[in-house]
Amino acid sequence: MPDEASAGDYAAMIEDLRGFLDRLSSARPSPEAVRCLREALTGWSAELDRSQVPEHDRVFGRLAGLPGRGQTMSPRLEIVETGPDGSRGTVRFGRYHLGRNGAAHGGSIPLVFDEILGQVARVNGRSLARTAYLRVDYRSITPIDRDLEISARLVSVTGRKYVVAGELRDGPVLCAEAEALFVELRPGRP
Ligand SMILES: CCCCCCCC/C=C\CCCCCCCC(=O)SCCNC(=O)CCNC(=O)[C@H](O)C(C)(C)COP(=O)(O)OP(=O)(O)OC[C@H]1O[C@@H](n2cnc3c(N)ncnc32)[C@H](O)[C@@H]1OP(=O)(O)O
Repeated sequence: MPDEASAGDYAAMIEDLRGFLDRLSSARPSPEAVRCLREALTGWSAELDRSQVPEHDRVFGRLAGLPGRGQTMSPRLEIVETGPDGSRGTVRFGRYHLGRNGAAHGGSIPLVFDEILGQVARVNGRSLARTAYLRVDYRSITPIDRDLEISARLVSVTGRKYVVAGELRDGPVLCAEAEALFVELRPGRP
């Protein structure tokens, strides 16, 4: 893990990256801008090739406590309250997550549910649990570019099985709800 100071820089860089992806996805850059961007990306890929590490040493997605735990794969999730019975927070789908006609892409919604429901299983579990199933019901379109409320609650624990349910709301509007089963890994299982 990086030290505190560089973790702050890393977190800010991840926020910049989110902003960049939002701008990129809603831009029509000029051919010249595309060429320049490509050149910059190629340069940075070569630089990053020099600091590749094994999974265990990665920073991306491992900064617990940061919004989205320092990754850009799923929409930005900020947990406000967490406990053994559940958790709640806010999530913001950016322009990068646009599906069509102002609605978030249907695949980006399970990503964020897996995150928040998985954290509830993790808080309750004795060891790592994996998602066995994740069911999402889309009740209403999920708007991008504003903070939405998201919550998760522990439904049941049966042996190694944790059932967790969740809701995504835009004020009074229920956008989507989910149910997932997380199964604690047997000892020695990767
Ligand atoms: C240093 C790090 C710091 C990090 C800091 C950051 C903080 C991080 C915090 C938070 C992270 C966010 C959280 C994210 C979470 C994401 C998690 C994922 O997305 S995991 C990837 C996707 N999932 C897979 O790849 C699983 C693939 N499947 C499997 O591996 C197995 O199938 C597994 C483990 C799910 C079950 O396998 P078995 O062999 O252990 O168990 P069996 O015997 O098959 O099942 C156990 C029971 O579960 C039921 N079961 C299993 N699968 C089921 C299903 N699909 N539907 C219904 N029941 C099922 C079975 O019927 C059985 O039930 P009966 O005990 O008989 O009552």
